[in-house]
Amino acid sequence: MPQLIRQNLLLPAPPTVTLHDPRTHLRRLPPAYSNAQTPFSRDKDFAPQLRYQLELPRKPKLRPCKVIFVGDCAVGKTAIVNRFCFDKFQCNYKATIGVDFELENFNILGHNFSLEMWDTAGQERFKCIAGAYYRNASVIVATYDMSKRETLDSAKKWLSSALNYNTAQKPIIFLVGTKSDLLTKEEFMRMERIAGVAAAELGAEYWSLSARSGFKITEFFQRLAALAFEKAAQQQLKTFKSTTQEQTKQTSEKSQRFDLRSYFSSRSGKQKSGCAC
Ligand SMILES: Nc1nc2c(ncn2[C@@H]2O[C@H](COP(=O)(O)OP(=O)(O)OP(=O)(O)O)[C@@H](O)[C@H]2O)c(=O)[nH]1
Repeated sequence: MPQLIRQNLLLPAPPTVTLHDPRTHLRRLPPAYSNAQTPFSRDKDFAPQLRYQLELPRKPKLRPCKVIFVGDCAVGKTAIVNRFCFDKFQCNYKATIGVDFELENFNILGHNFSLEMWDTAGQERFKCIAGAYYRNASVIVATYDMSKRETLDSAKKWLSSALNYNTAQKPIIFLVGTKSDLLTKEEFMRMERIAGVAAAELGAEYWSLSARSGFKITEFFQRLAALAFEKAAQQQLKTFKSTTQEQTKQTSEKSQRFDLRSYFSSRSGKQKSGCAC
């Protein structure tokens, strides 16, 4: 009996199983809402070259990516962020004061990547405060309410104002229609057509969502995170490449300088030895 127990103790420990959250663990590039309504990648996956470079030992360390949500008041900006981050939906409207902030961590192709989500207030009186949070945005989500046509025109204005604070780098732009659950099928299709044209003019990728029903919420945030990750990783790898090229250039210059010095010193040595003769 004691031997049996000892034998049992010698059994190897069962393998530990780590459960990944499928919402935030991405191994492939998620598709666009519609291939006809995106200026970004229509591929079914990340570029093979990017995948290969991300496997190399020198891993890029990616900074959190800033995402800003802009649009009229009560269009549903807070609702889409809350649906994704906490899987909750509130029917009663509570206006955002200034700006709200959420951090969501992803793991994409085995790399940790965070989205800083800045949910700005749509009320006019907070516009001056929210503007201060627009700077250095990598992604801008211009939001409109699909049941209120006029909010689409406002979304274009909000986007243009946000872009004025981000002239140095070109952010990834999304045009997002919310509250799709409030429309009939015909209204929904009509609104999508109108908004699709607007998105093409703005250079934005288009999405229709519903925070109430959860329609396309996860797919949208996964696509957003993946495109932001792809852009950030490509930029980092480009910086690596130019740093490596610069280092190689410096090393070869140094070795050239060294060669010249050794050449002259060997010559002067010869001369000296010549004098001695
Ligand atoms: N039916 C429906 N109602 C929604 C949806 N999303 C948001 N709402 C409602 O719309 C109202 C406004 O939503 P918010 O998310 O607070 O709007 P917001 O754009 O953040 O508003 P501000 O903070 O003022 O900028 C709330 O009463 C929500 O319950 C949706 O998908 N469907």
